[in-house]
Amino acid sequence: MIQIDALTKRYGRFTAVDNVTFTAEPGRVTGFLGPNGAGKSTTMRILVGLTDPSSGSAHLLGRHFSQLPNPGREVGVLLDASAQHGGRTGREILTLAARTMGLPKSSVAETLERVSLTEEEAGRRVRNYSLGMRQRLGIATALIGDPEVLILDEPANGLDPAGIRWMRDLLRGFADDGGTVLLSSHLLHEIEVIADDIVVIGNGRIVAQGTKQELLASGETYARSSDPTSLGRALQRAGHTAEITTEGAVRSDADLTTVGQIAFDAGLVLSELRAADGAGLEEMFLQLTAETQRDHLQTPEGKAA
Ligand SMILES: Nc1ncnc2c1ncn2[C@@H]1O[C@H](COP(=O)(O)OP(=O)(O)OP(=O)(O)O)[C@@H](O)[C@H]1O
Repeated sequence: MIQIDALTKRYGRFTAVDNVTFTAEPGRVTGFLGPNGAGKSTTMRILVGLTDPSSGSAHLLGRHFSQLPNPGREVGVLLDASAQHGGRTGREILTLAARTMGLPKSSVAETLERVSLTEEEAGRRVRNYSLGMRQRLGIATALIGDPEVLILDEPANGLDPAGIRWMRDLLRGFADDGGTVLLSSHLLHEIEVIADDIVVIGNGRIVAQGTKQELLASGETYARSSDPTSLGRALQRAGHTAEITTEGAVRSDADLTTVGQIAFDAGLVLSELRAADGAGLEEMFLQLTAETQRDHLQTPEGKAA
């Protein structure tokens, strides 16, 4: 489990991470979303002891990273897949990691297979690897010690669609086995598909967090009735919004119980009553971080929003 509490990092007068608090739970994949420069990497670097915070704390499995007796056996980390030594082969890098952690030699071949790097690829020098191969090797280095926690900064970067699906299945399996996963990404769709919990950060501050379901819920209700006009009027008389959709249903800001009660009181039969679909995580992400976006959002008319 990962606990970040009131974490702040200042560089001179600039605040890169501003009072950030969240947890990543075992058995769940937590997605850390934010535009460039939002503070994701800084938070992750503090978590693994590479950067000191100005204030606040970051704990893994109840301890500071530096207090973990054999960190690689407890926490798998991938911060920068390009940081590996280009002159070494993939197999050499994994062999060194295995030796440092006191793992048997067999763990190298097992992990290579787990990340689908072939024997021939494992024998090539890393400087000749594609970005996707570097990501696989980075994930292999994170996994080799069979840790309980995975911390991955943009792990989908450079992976092709099949690679992204592979990574998604791998992380899902890791969490289903009780592991804790924290991954950052700009790939909103990937986060939407894989994450159970989502933390959205902009300008160093958390702008939204919760379960995927909570964040994707629109807070509105969708109801179908044989007489949508009467239902809409009854809702409006009770002080709620009511919009008749193109398919003849009613969308309202009233909650499910209220819509059901108002329909009942008006003698209207409902054939469908459910939470209305949200606009999707991408829309939410763009809205929440609009102020911090470098590129202003464009309206359909082409004007900056
Ligand atoms: N050593 C440093 N000195 C000064 N400023 C820094 C330093 N490290 C990071 N920053 C600044 O802190 C802010 C947050 O950077 P960070 O790398 O954490 O963002 P990020 O969300 O990971 O972005 P990206 O998605 O682009 O990697 C940026 O404005 C960055 O320029």
